[in-house]
Amino acid sequence: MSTNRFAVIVAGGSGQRMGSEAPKQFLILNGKPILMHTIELFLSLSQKPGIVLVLPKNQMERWKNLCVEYSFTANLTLTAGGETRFQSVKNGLSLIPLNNSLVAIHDGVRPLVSKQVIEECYATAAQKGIAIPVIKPVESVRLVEGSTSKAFDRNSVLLVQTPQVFKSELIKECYNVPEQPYFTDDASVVESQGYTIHTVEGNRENIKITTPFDLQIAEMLIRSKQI
Ligand SMILES: Nc1ccn([C@@H]2O[C@H](COP(=O)(O)OP(=O)(O)OP(=O)(O)O)[C@@H](O)[C@H]2O)c(=O)n1
Ligand SMILES: C[C@](O)(CO)[C@H](O)COP(=O)(O)O
Repeated sequence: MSTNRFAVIVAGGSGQRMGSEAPKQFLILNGKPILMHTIELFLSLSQKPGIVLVLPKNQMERWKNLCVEYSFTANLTLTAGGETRFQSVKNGLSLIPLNNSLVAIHDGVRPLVSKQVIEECYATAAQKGIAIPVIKPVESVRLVEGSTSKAFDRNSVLLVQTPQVFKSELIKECYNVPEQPYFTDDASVVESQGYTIHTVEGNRENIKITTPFDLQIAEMLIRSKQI
């Protein structure tokens, strides 16, 4: 039996650090909203996943209007997010089947993940149940110690990206725990229940658009891809 593929694209945040009127996932990147780039990337995979899109409860109308404005007709299942990323993911996962499926959880504001990384995450998760993309830091790292800091071995640090891909029964079960402040991503939720996290090499362009500076970088990167 072949495994079904799904993607939960979380775009339920309000983008405080971007400081824009519209939540950052709706800002224009190279001619269309960031979120449409992200969705189109998943829909361009050879084995297209079923997509659950998580949006802020109060932004459904804005999204519908943008879809009309940009003639965006992708077939998606929409659901409302929650106060935190954890709650938004949990809402999205409630729409994913329990069995025989792989689910990629991806930040809507990471439109520059490569198709190769997405495919490697699905393939590794198919074998091992869990796969997340990571990159090595290219700068030196220091550990904060009170009011000072100390050099820290950068070879023992990895920077974590999305999509984080899991077998559906595993991730749905893991998200049944009470939310904790240290749950900064899906891997931290899964790990808290004793699972080992498997990593694949991410791509450096896969930035999480968080601030106006990130948007400028993303604009340059996406344009250079089209040359
Ligand atoms: N309640 C939330 C919070 C975040 N996210 C999503 O999780 C991803 C990563 O979150 P982040 O970059 O922190 O987005 P925001 O919460 O929107 O930004 P900020 O923290 O600056 O407010 C984003 O695609 C965001 O839309 C979500 O679905 N629901
Ligand atoms: C999930 C994530 O993008 C992995 O790097 C990151 O942890 C999200 O952090 P945020 O504070 O919710 O932006």
